[in-house]
Amino acid sequence: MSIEVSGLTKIYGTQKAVNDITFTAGPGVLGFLGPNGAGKSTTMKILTCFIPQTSGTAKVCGFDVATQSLDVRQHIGYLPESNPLYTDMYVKESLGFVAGIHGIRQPGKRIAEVIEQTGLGPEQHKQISQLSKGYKQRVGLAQAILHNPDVLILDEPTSGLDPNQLISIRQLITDLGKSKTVILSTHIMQEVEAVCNNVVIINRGHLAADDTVKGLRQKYNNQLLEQIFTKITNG
Ligand SMILES: Nc1ncnc2c1ncn2[C@@H]1O[C@H](COP(=O)(O)OP(=O)(O)OP(=O)(O)O)[C@@H](O)[C@H]1O
Repeated sequence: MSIEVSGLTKIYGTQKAVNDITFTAGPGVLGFLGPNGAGKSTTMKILTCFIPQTSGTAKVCGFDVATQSLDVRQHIGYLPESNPLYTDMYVKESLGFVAGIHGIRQPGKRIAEVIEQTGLGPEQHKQISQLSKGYKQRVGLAQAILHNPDVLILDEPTSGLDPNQLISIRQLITDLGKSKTVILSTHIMQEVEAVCNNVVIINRGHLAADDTVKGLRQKYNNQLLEQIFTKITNG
């Protein structure tokens, strides 16, 4: 399994934001769901070595996030919720900058590939500050996949996109999930139905469900995922 999380716990001050979570993920798209404040971003930040856990373990491609963070970073791509970008850089310049951080050989060739893959072609000569929100998301995604990681962590990558952009970014995520392990945090249940093979639901820091989309629907008499989510997280 590309991701192995066991007994993961994060305490901020007196608050248990993540409470003894255990799950695994392999190639495909895993919907990482939960109400606001459930602990999704915190878990994602631990998986990407941005913050340390309080206890428990998390491994990415067999590497421990606490003790082998350089190896983890080589195997993981992360699009944080806020998609922080250097907006005064030009698209290609920003990708060149990230390629330099990863020490990518022949960066020009790889940058051209990810520009093609993320549909940035028409906007590739613009400054990031001039891009629409959807194209900024594409730049964030392009940066996350530039070093061709096996695992991608995408924290609400489609929030605020128009319906056309939604469809194309979802298609891109689906394509990426064919060869990579993608953890996708989203509040849009239609997106989960459209894109995800498996779902993990976190509620108030606890693991509340870990199943295939199909399995979850079967368990709840084929109700809509939205209704199932409400039941699980209000129960
Ligand atoms: N740096 C921090 N210091 C203190 N508490 C924090 C910190 N970061 C997050 N929290 C708290 O931890 C809990 C989980 O937050 P987290 O951001 O992981 O939730 P989330 O599931 O990603 O929520 P959302 O869907 O709103 O993005 C929240 O109650 C939040 O206020």
